[in-house]
Amino acid sequence: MTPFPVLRLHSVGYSYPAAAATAAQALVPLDLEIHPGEILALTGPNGSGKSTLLALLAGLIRPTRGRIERIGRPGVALVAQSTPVPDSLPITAGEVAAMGRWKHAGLWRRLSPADRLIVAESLETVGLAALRARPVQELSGGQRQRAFVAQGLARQAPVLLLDEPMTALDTDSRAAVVRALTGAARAGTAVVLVTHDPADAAVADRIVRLPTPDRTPGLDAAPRTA
Ligand SMILES: Nc1ncnc2c1ncn2[C@@H]1O[C@H](COP(=O)(O)OP(=O)(O)OP(=O)(O)O)[C@@H](O)[C@H]1O
Repeated sequence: MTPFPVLRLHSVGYSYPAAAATAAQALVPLDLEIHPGEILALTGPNGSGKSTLLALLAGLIRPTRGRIERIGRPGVALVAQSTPVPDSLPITAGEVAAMGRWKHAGLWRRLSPADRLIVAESLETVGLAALRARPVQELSGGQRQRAFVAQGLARQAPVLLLDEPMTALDTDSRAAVVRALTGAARAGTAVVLVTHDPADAAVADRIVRLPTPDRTPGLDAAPRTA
């Protein structure tokens, strides 16, 4: 773990607008540093704010309390818990993974040979190379999940966030994803994964457990340091 974090959270808390009237906190203020090359597991009971924290780290929502310091303005890839794909969208596993390179591919999203290689490697890493031409609608839940992990890997972002990436995976698929995450961390990526499974958390270098937020109206908890 390098001494220099890529993300630093200063008393970051969040309340959803819908909960503003009750002052319920989705995420109790948290101090946290996230370092390149580490795998950090976020655990905690249902409703403790794990997905909310990932959304904050991804920049999808802004803290309602505290601030997130983005050292070097790192790119962030988010693999959500379940990514809906409309049945009307005829998209293959390979195309799902290729979306991870769109940012690099210009207006017409034409991938360079180097981008295509990265996509192929990402699919290979999660054990989906043989299914790359299969429509997503024809994939099992676990195969679909791995296609989105491949997309996240293909982004090659300095920060990779994953919401329960191993849930519903069989032993071999889980091992493939663990290898992929370990490899990404070894290459210097800061990997943050949400999990309920102690076995999945055990692959992490560090575990941060979020407590159930105190939902007492008006209560403003003191920051915790993780
Ligand atoms: N869009 C939303 N609007 C209002 N409240 C929300 C919204 N999304 C989540 N919450 C609330 O915020 C709190 C934290 O939710 P979050 O999904 O981050 O928890 P979690 O730890 O990821 O839960 P789980 O383990 O069940 O996936 C919960 O009390 C939830 O009800």
